Amino acid sequence: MSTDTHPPFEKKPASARSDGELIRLEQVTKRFGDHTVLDHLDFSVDAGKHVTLIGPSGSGKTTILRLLMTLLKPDEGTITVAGEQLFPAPDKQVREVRKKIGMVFQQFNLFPNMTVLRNITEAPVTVLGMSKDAAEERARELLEMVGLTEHLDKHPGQLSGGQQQRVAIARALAMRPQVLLLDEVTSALDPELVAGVLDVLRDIARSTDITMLCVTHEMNFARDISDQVLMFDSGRIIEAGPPEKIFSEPEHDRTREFLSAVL
Ligand SMILES: Nc1ncnc2c1ncn2[C@@H]1O[C@H](COP(=O)(O)OP(=O)(O)OP(=O)(O)O)[C@@H](O)[C@H]1O
Repeated sequence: MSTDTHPPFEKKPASARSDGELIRLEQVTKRFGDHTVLDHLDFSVDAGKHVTLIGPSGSGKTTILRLLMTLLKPDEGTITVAGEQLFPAPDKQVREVRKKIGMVFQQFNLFPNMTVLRNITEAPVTVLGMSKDAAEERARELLEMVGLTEHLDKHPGQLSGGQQQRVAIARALAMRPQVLLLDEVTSALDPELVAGVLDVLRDIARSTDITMLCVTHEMNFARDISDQVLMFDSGRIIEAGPPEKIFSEPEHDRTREFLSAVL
């Protein structure tokens, strides 16, 4: 699972990982009917940083990832990625900005009729116009990174859930996104398969310069990879800080209650 032999990303020393703001949400509000799920939310993420969203079920964490993925539109506010507006913006601009963002979902959503290799090469070839050879070379590097080189000719149904999720991670990275969104990526896995997926993500967090925005209930993982933890409650960030602060000395009663229930 090491990236030492064929690094698919340019590695940077940790001290050089941040070079300015990559994501900005300003006054973002999202409603479903008369339920306000996000309420005039502001936050930003610097390039190369790993930010984890924690908080009770229904507090709006997944909605933020879905807004960034353009699967949903805000009712109010602006979203900017790498200096370009994602919302509001003309469709052509949305398509371009959207290419900077990759997402891994709770359900792996692989194409069942395609091999593992083709699952990873399909979008780079059809969306980015990459040559088949270049896409396959990169897919092989990524499969090595996620520890699945020997499975490239299999179909998803022949793999365990953990292996399928590692293919989904490789597939997201194949598009060379600047931002990787991770939405409870181990929640659908059998407990014995969780560690393998989290190890791959720890490796990616440690060895690449990709920006990560992560919704997880795995608090040890959050503690390990995060530069910053955002605690959500009812569509607002009620507390934010480095993991050692949030997990060891939370200031807010709701954060303390939440952590005592999940830790
Ligand atoms: N498409 C939708 N239509 C209506 N309500 C929705 C929709 N998507 C989300 N919601 C509601 O929005 C609220 C926030 O959902 P969201 O999935 O963002 O929460 P979450 O913090 O990620 O929770 P969890 O940890 O359970 O995934 C919930 O009350 C949810 O029921």
